[in-house]
Amino acid sequence: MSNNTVIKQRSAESDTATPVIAVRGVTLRFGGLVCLSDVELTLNRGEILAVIGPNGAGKTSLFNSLTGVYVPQEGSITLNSANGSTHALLGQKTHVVNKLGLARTFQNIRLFGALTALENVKIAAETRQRTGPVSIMLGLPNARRAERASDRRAHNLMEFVGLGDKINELASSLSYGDQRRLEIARALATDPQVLLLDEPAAGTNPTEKLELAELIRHINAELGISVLLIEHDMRLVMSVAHRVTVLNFGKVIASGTTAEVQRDPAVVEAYLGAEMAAEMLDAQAQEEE
Ligand SMILES: Nc1ncnc2c1ncn2[C@@H]1O[C@H](COP(=O)(O)OP(=O)(O)OP(=O)(O)O)[C@@H](O)[C@H]1O
Repeated sequence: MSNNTVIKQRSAESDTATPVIAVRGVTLRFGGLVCLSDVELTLNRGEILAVIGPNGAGKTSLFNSLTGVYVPQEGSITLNSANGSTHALLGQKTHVVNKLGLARTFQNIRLFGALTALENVKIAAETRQRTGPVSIMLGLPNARRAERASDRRAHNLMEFVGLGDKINELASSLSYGDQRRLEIARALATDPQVLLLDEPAAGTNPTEKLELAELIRHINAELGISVLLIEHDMRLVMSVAHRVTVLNFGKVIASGTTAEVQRDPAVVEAYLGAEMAAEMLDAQAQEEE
């Protein structure tokens, strides 16, 4: 069976004009601290949207609000599924959000270090099995079929992210860049419509960053998965994002294409500063070469 059969493709369903995630008027407070203030954000189906902003701007809190870790006091978060159904995500439990089609990676890698790379992915793939615990315990044919399907799916995903030769290595023994890829494979194993990547390039070297950019583009183009990307590395943002939303002190201060955002005076003055603006221009110049 080819990778394409096991790793479900959604590219045919991609439609950049349809919101897959709509965040409307979201406000999140911790006591007196307003962490997100009236945030509006739209991720269109088939799109890669980067969320950038300085440290403490609220980027991870936004991801936590999308995935049910935090429950904002105001606003709404809606998932428009590929099958036409609509789901209110705000206040849903994290496993429910995942089942509905959102998967994420974390800023601080969270793998099972004592398990092999393949086992990490298989565990995630098994969350999509419909086989009950009794069938599994009794080793019934449907349980064995499901087990084989998870195994195949995990193998294919390991190949897809470029870790096909590392399936039996302990997750903790992999390089930082490989651990980041493994986290992505694990998220993909839950068959998401939307992938949330929280600083996937953190701690990686320049070669790994280039490979990561390519992987993100493949996930988007080949699997048809919409991607929300938090990233500080402007070169990576410029090379993969279709649009960018900028957060500063919990507020959206700009949204648009990478070219629009880097020209936006609010971004340049209030957030980027001359140094960051130069970095973005430099990244774009390199992209154009
Ligand atoms: N559980 C919490 N309790 C209290 N304050 C919190 C909590 N989570 C986040 N915050 C605060 O919310 C603000 C935004 O934090 P957040 O981690 O979302 O920012 P960020 O943009 O992801 O930053 P970084 O780029 O450094 O990861 C910070 O002031 C942070 O201290």
